[in-house]
Amino acid sequence: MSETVYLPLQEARRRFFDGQTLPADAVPPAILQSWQRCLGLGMPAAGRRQAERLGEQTLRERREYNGDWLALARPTLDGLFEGVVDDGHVVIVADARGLILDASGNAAFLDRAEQVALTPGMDWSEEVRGTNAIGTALALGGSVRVRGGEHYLERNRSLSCTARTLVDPLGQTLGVIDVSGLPRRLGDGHGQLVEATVRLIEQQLFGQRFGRHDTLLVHPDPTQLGTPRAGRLAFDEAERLVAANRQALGWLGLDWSALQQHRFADLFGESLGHWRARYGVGTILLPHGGRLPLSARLLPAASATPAARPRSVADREAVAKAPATAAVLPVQPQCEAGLPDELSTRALRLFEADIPVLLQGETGVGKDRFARWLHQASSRTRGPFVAVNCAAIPDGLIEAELFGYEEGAFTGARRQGSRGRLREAHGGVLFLDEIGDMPLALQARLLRVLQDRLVTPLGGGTSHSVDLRLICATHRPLKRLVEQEAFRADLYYRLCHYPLRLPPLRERGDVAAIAQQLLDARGARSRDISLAPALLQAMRRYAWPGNLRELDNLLATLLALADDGNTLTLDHLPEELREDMLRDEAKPLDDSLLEQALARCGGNVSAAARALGISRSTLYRQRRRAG
Ligand SMILES: Nc1ncnc2c1ncn2[C@@H]1O[C@H](COP(=O)(O)OP(=O)(O)OP(=O)(O)O)[C@@H](O)[C@H]1O
Repeated sequence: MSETVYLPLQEARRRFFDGQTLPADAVPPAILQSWQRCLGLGMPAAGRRQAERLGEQTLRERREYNGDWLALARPTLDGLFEGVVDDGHVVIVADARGLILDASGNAAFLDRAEQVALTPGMDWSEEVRGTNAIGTALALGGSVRVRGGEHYLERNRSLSCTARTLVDPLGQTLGVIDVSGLPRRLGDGHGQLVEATVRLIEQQLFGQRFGRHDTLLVHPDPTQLGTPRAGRLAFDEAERLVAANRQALGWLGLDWSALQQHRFADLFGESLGHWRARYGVGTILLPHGGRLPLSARLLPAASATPAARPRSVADREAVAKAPATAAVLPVQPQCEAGLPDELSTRALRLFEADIPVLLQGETGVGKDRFARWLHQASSRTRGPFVAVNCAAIPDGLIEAELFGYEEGAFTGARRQGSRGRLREAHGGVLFLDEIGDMPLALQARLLRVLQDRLVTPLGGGTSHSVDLRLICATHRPLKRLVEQEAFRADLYYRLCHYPLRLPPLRERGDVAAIAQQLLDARGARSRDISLAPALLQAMRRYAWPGNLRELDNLLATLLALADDGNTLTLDHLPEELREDMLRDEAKPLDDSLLEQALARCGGNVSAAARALGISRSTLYRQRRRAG
């Protein structure tokens, strides 16, 4: 697609300020309309008037006022910073009125930015600075790029900037994210980077504020449903639309006034309960609404809120009867931080189809937590969740623990006998952790239970039928154990329909964002405690052998030792860990890790670099080195 050719800028400016009518395509329409607004305000283009810088105290107050979203956005903004700093650009964050809260980036350009007052504490609203990316993005309520002489004020001609507003799930504009640099250096790629950053932060805000609501994801391309590009629509328990993002509203032809006005059925022709019963978490082509063919998928609420699951018995029965794979299209993994949506979706789908779920992954990746989440997000949430750690119970007792026993079955048995864990899980979920450590003899009994759904207690007596769903977890390579005859092949094939691998932390892309979430969950924000960029950088490169457990424990310790208002740096770490982290920082990344990240991000170098927590130039360098 060829770009529109505009008049040479100086000529267009001259004609505009001479009061001549410009040809329709003289300058981009958004710029021309902004010039007209500024002229309407009586603003002189060559004026020298400088707006006042806010005092430190007031600036601090404005940062505090915006503190919630700033803290959430920080790790993502750090990623943007790394993506542009090498090209000589700065990342600017402004509030909803155009006041610059933060500027970070290339030192040489920061000096130049200082000369034109593109610095914290300065007001860059359109009324004060004329046409500029920050103020004009706010005036338009979207994205804009303003290059060189497109700036209304002559003195800003040395800048080129691209900006996008950041909007919360209720439609309130929170602020603006901007990348600025020298006119000839700023390209389309920078605009795309800003857009991607804003989308990611908006997705995080959505998750933080409406993660406990059922959310419908929509996108014309089903492979994008798990990504920040997806449209999002959240519904409350009365199935009323309570939150959305700009993408979803645009595709459905709605605006922010739709919130609280529409119910799920008004938009999609059937109730959310029916939708859930028919499609579960499958991807379908939307039967209603929108101007484009849209694919949609339900993202169940993140925790056991009533909205997360079928509410009535009828709903639940409908779920049970519904084919598990109604009109299901494949869903691609998402590229950025956290567990891929795909993993949760697959697990839930297997679970609801009564297929045993096998979770594999290194110690501390969160297998236990994931199993509990699965129970809570599923139709079995009202049933019990019974966890048994096969490695923690002595061999001689595990059989009794699982199968129960009749009164007096063995020495030491309780007088009244025991129902056993399998029967306790009736109607709910049995979670067998460390299944790779289950004794061989017991494996045969477990297999029989899975086939016959009958439990016979130790010491004989009546068999009891059980209805349970099974989730197993192990950090051991089960397949290899089968080859070594340490695990029964028949049980392996019964359990291992589709093993789900929870990735180690070092492969999970944005360790910094995960660390921030864990910190927030531990109340760091209310104590004004944050992580310094250098510490985040070191965390991204560290191998985290203990995975989430190691990270979470470290953060808990650091928080316990910190004073309110502290910024945590490498100096706060225990010495040994600090040394390990710094050593890892100097190490080049594994080649296969580079290639995997690039493949996951469709060859997009910037996205892969962000996912790995390194700059683009480092990624290029390491690829060259790898040959
Ligand atoms: N989603 C999460 N949010 C916050 N913390 C988490 C999360 N997942 C794991 N953790 C942290 O990691 C710890 C270990 O998690 P979990 O027990 O689920 O891991 P695991 O893979 O089952 O480990 P193991 O194989 O050693 O049993 C948790 O106690 C918690 O501190």
